Amino acid sequence: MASNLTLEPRAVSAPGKVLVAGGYLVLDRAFTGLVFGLDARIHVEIEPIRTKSGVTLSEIIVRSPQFREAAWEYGYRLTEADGGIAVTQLTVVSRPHAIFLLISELNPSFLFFCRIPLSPSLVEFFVTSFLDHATAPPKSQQQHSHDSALRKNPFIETALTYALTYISSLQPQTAIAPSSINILADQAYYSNPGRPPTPNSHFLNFNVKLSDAHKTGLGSSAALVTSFTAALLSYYLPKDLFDIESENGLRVLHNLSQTSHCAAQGKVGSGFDIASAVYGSCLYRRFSPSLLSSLPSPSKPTFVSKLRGLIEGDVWDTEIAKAAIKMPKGLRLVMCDVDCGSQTPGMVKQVLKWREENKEEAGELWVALQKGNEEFAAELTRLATTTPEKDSDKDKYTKLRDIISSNRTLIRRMSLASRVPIEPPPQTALLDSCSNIPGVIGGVVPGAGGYDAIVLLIEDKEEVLVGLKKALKDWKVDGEVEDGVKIGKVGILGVREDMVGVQKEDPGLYADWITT
Ligand SMILES: Nc1ncnc2c1ncn2[C@@H]1O[C@H](COP(=O)(O)OP(=O)(O)O)[C@@H](O)[C@H]1O
Ligand SMILES: C[C@@](O)(CCOP(=O)(O)OP(=O)(O)O)CC(=O)O
Repeated sequence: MASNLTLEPRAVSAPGKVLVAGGYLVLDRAFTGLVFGLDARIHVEIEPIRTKSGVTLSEIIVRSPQFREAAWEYGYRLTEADGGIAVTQLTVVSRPHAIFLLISELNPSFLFFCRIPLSPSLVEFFVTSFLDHATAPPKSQQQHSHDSALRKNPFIETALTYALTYISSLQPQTAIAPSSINILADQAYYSNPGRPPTPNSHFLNFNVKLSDAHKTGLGSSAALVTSFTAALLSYYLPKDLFDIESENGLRVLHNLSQTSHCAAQGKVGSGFDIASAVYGSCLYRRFSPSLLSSLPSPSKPTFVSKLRGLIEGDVWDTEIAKAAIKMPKGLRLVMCDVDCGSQTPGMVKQVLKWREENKEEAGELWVALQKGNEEFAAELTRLATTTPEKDSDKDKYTKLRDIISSNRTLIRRMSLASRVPIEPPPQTALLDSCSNIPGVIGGVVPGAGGYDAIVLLIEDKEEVLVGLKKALKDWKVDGEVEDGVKIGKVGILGVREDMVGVQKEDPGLYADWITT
């Protein structure tokens, strides 16, 4: 079998997201969501594996060097019956364990030799116990699940399985060479304080485990799955089979990333986050969830042909309108992170249940909100594409303010009727107060809403940002208790909208972070 020995390092980045309009509605194909990509990106660099000994296994090593203990090693092999590439996590601790696990995966009789009866759960149990024993913390700290014992990263493992399967289906005669992958995320994805390892480093060392990182909700897993998948495809495939700068390349990347992201999440969301990671800011209509229902699991017979058909065929019915969304010159988005004591789980489930049980009321509300969201997108586009009348003393943003305000009224109706804190009273107070600051056009609770974030549309002027920071500095730090949730500090994230989706990067950018 040939091997692709002359592989060159590659790097790709993809943006985070904010769903400014269409939360809940976008779950239904009859409606759309207005999503802005952000200038906070997740970068993935891939290169041939560097070994001291020159001996390489069929191994892919993934590292997230900004975090502690964030390295995952995977073995891979071709399965039978059109099942694609199976990926197995090899190690969390050290090479002897990796080799143990690799041998047991490739040759199960090794475990028999160890006099352990073979069943998948026993193999799993044995490996977990083995690793637990080797890394055992004091008994008092042992409350981790199986996942944390193996330190699994389902998004990486799943994206790797789907991408390698797709790659090997395009190049069945070429063995997949081992590689080393590094992930680097922009600061705004996490609110943990970080330090640059060198004065000029763009990325920060957060010095915590990934599981202890405080996410700011910008869609890290979608940006990661997209840039990770794109990096693998660009690295292993020649340009005539995958070109990230072509329309078809983006379509394949979008469909593959949506599929593996849904599999890793274990649910089918609307996928607006993957769409914006690939295409950047857009008006998004989701794919039919039924598309994914006939896909077998990885390694199962016909997985490869069904995956290829799904990714490349014309069944995928997502609609992405990039031209329908623009940010007028002179305006920008600001994201605020709200520190809060708790989050209400199951908001989506509860809203959809209410919609199902109250078809008439919900139907009217959904239609009204869709209309409001379309007006919002149209007004942004109008402002972005028409020259304002000269000497007009009329506030050119009056219409935008009114649209945002009436859309918020509808969101509050949804919130009250479904009894889900989409725009709960503390967020109403915060949004109202911010909207009165000079230069602030208005704001909403992004995505599913809740207590933890707001997004504001403001005039892109330094003095507006200064006024906003001043007002937020003392925002009810002592908090108001609502539904058992205590609102704490409100911080401004260092991000703004960006129209650009996934893009190639220079692999040399990450030299400081790459270890052998
Ligand atoms: N920098 C990173 N390196 C490796 N994995 C990451 C990184 N950032 C996020 N992830 C993966 O994404 C998961 C977070 O995804 P999720 O809970 O869906 O949050 P989000 O809303 O940010 O997408 C993490 O548990 C981890 O598996
Ligand atoms: C309710 C939704 O329509 C929007 C949720 O948007 P968020 O931005 O709140 O999502 P997370 O990144 O998963 O926290 C669900 C969906 O579209 O999948």
